[in-house]
Amino acid sequence: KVHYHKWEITYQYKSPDCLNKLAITINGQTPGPTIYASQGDTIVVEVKNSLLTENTAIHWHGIRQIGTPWMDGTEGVTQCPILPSDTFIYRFVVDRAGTYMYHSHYGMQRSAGLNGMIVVKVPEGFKEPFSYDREYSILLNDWWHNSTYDQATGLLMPENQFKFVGEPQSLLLNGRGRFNCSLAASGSCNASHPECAPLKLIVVPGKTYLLRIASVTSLSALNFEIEGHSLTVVEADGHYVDPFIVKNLNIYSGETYSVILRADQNPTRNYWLASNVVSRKPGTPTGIGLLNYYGIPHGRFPPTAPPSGPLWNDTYYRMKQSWATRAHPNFNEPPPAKSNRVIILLNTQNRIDGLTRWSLNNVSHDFPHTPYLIAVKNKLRHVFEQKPPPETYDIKNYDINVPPPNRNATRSNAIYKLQFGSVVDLILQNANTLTANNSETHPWHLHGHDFWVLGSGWGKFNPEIDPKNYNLKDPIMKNNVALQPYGWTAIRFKADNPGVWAFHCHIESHFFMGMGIVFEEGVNRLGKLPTSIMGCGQSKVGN
Ligand SMILES: O=C1O[C@H]([C@@H](O)CO)C(O)=C1O
Repeated sequence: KVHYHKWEITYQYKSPDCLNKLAITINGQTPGPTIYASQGDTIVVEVKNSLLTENTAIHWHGIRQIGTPWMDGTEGVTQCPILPSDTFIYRFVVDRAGTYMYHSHYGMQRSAGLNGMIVVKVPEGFKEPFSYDREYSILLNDWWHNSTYDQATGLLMPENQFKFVGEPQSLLLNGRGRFNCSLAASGSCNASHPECAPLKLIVVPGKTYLLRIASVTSLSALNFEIEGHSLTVVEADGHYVDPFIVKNLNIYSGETYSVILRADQNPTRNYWLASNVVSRKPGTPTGIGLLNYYGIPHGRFPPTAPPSGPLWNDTYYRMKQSWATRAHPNFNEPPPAKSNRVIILLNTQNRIDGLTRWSLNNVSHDFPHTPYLIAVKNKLRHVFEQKPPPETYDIKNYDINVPPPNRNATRSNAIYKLQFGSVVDLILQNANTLTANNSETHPWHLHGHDFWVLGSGWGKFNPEIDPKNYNLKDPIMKNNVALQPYGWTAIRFKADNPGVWAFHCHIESHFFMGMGIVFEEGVNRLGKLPTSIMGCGQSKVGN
């Protein structure tokens, strides 16, 4: 089955948290429309860029694009940007049931509102390993009142004027938040604007619900809780989980989970849905919504205060959830026992020519003006640096617990060439930022593949000892995984999807500041590239 969508991207005045500001919308909406399909279906999205003065590109996050790497929507990697007034047609197959998302992959546009969800149902006749009466989707986000131009400019200021995006003003549930209007300039905020009426999930006592939850945040790691109700985790990033029960769910930017909710509490009142910041010192009020028991007026707020979530800096609490997330026994596809290559990536914050940047093994990533896929396939490799980036860092001598002794890094647009079909381990090693006694959480997202999460731990990864404790039995497969402060995370994947693929921190500002790398694999196996992805840099006709 083919699902056709016609989208027009425009700026509109919106009030997602009651404060009126410009947002990037799809057909006038932010978040954009949810894409529904069944496994094996084809999605066609005709995207018309009506932004007037801004390019765009849309990434289908979690869809592996097997055989269609040019449809991944990653500007600078898989396509040229879609110019204002131009139309680009995305066409791809959703080959695995699950919960996914889409968002802009151009500049910092994701933060401006260009995002939404993708729900892929199991094919006819197939039964999921859990049951429910109906389902709801919940897209979690964070939201700022200044513009992404303002944010990007601040990030590009030299050292003493550097301005970080800072903590968001609001947390949104399905695009709905609640800023305290008494803090806003008069006339700009309307507490009873219909766009900021809290999300309400109506439940019937005794019934069971599947909640598909995705986080498209630009900065925040979140904790999602439904007051008084436990949640059973059953899916993560499109893979079935050996079910486990949580009081609340930690979810990092770029992750999706499905949980089972039973409407089994006192049905004579409503309950809070709560989204709280974790892993950074919160400066944002709890994002709220309502679990509305059928028959209770949906405007009736609970008599209690919304849950405030776990302690923001309780890293162990969050690690325990990661360790509990394992493949469902009936859907377990264990990884190859050995890998062909191990790439260790030290995550540091650095300075380059006075600018604040993030680096992997002391290299901060830049993108060439000609997308890599076109450069590699069409013999234009000269547009990027050919000396490969480093495979590791000085494990023996580098102290991850203090700011980088040599804070200067280099910039490069070099990429890693992977042997087609090989098995690759990536070890993410966290470290102290430029600020003493500070290390941050980074959610890492791989395009074009799912990876096995082999393990994670505290302190410095030891290549002799830690691999002995990898979970090779039932690791979950994901496309997004958290690297905790001062910790390490090990993942394994098969380089079996011809194309060029980004692997990056899913924090919008960190990616903007160079926190990513790029892989090429099997590009010679691809047929002719579609000309629709071309038209910039060296890929212009006539070049
Ligand atoms: O990239 C970042 O910069 C700031 C801080 O490290 C420097 O101001 C911060 O919290 C980030 O995540």
